[in-house]
Amino acid sequence: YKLWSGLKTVGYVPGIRCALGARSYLSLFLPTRLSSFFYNPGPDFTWEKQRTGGFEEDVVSVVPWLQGSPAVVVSSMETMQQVLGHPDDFDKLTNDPGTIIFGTNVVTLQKEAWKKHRRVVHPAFSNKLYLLVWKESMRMFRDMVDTEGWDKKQSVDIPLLNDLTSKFTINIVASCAFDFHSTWSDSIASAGNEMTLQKCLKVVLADAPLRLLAPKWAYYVFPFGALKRVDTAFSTIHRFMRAQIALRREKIVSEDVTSEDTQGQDTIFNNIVKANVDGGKFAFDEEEVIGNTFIMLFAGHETTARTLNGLLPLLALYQDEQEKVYQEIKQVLPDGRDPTFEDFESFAQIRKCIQEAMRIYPPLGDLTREAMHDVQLDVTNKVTGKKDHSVVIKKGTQIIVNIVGIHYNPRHFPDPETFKPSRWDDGSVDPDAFGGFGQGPRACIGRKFSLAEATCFVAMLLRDWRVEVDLAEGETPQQWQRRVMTGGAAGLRGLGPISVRFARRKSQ
Ligand code: HEM
Repeated sequence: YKLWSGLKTVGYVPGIRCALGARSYLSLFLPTRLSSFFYNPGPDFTWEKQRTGGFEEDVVSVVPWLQGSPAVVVSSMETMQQVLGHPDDFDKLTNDPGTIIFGTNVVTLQKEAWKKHRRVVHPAFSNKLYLLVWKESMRMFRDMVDTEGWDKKQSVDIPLLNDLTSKFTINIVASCAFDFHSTWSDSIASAGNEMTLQKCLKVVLADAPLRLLAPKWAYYVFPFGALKRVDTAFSTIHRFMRAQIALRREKIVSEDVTSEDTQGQDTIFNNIVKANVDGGKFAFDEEEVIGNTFIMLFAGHETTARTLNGLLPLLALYQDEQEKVYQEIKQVLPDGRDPTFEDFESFAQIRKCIQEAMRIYPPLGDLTREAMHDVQLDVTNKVTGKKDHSVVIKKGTQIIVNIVGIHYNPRHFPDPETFKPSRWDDGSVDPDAFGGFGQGPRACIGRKFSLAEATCFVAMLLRDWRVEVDLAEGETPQQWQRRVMTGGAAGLRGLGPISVRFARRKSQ
């Protein structure tokens, strides 16, 4: 019966019939390839599908017969635009797991509630913030080089790039968005706590499924290590956030927010807490303050870290592209000086490389929506992209916008496996096929924040160092990529683990 009603819900769109739904919580815990009958799409579903040839059509359905919800997966630019461009038809999920994990927040809310949240946080995303992001990225980069003693070395082995990038990006978002300052050696929120903030956020990401499934009492009854770890991570973050919120509230009430607090009155954090202090039409309650603080810390760092985790190995594998970036850096900084925010626009080559890395390894590989009412969805022809026919999707159906599939669709990106930054300005691609930052009214609010941070990081790094990777004996760059860059930039555990080497440039 479940299968039959699921098929009706998705308008009988052909596709995959499986035991568990594409976003079922249970699917996160069980192996994916039990058998074709018990197939479980799992958390890296869109990546796994892409690596085995992709979906047969631009629009397919995934209908479970055992547990989970039926979903429709769309994998073309045209269908992405239909879904992401029309929030009255397709909005965020009614029961979004992101709300359970983080609390009520701007990323997961629907309709008018979302508008209120966006209105509160939006004013902070200004040039003043991006200038600060640039300055802090430089400060943190220099601090990293000093603390790690790189200045005395000719080459530096980075055994786990993933840890380095996430430490960097968490420090930047904490300092620029929240005024939580730290140095490279003195990690935020470590004092008096069992885990650093970086470690807590890593656990939150890796063990999010446990948080979704385990009832609160389970944490007290079962002595499992994983449950204890999740509980410690969440309670440490909550303790940290509550303490910071109380401090900020005091400052706002006593009108003691000065421009010495980096951005002072304009930080994202100040806006969030002020919405609670001020009350009125756009007031935040306590839970909304926590939810937005938590989501901003999270959304503001892991995505940028994953962008760098995709980009640096690609530049190592494509040394000719890395050389082009180096030549641009030399041209913009002829005297070898540090880059400034005024140079940001001049780093066009770096920006193309970032965009191309995000195309190949999108940090969010799929975006989920829900049909708000019975909706007619146009089905495009996989070869021509023209409308073939329409189907009616029932209210409540999940829609998975398959960003990975769109980014590897040869109709949008010829030779999609190849890292080719020049495609972004040679007229060969439609920029609207890029979904790395989402599209439509719910597109990423932190786009320029992350681009400023990643550009500054890459300019500082490649000015002095060349990035390399170790190929196994007889291994081609493509084989290395297939061996190491597994998982999925978007999956729960991200790409890798990745190790790289930084070799000092001769002119230094
Ligand atoms: C390379 C880095 C980043 C990537 C790839 C990225 C990606 C995305 C994507 C794809 C969405 C849309 C989600 C959807 O449509 O369901 C989104 C939304 C969002 N991002 Fe980012 N993001 C990045 C950096 C940041 C940063 C640095 C911040 C904050 C400091 C941020 C905050 C947000 C917020 C608040 C939303 C929700 C916007 C809304 O619904 O109104 N992101 N991001």
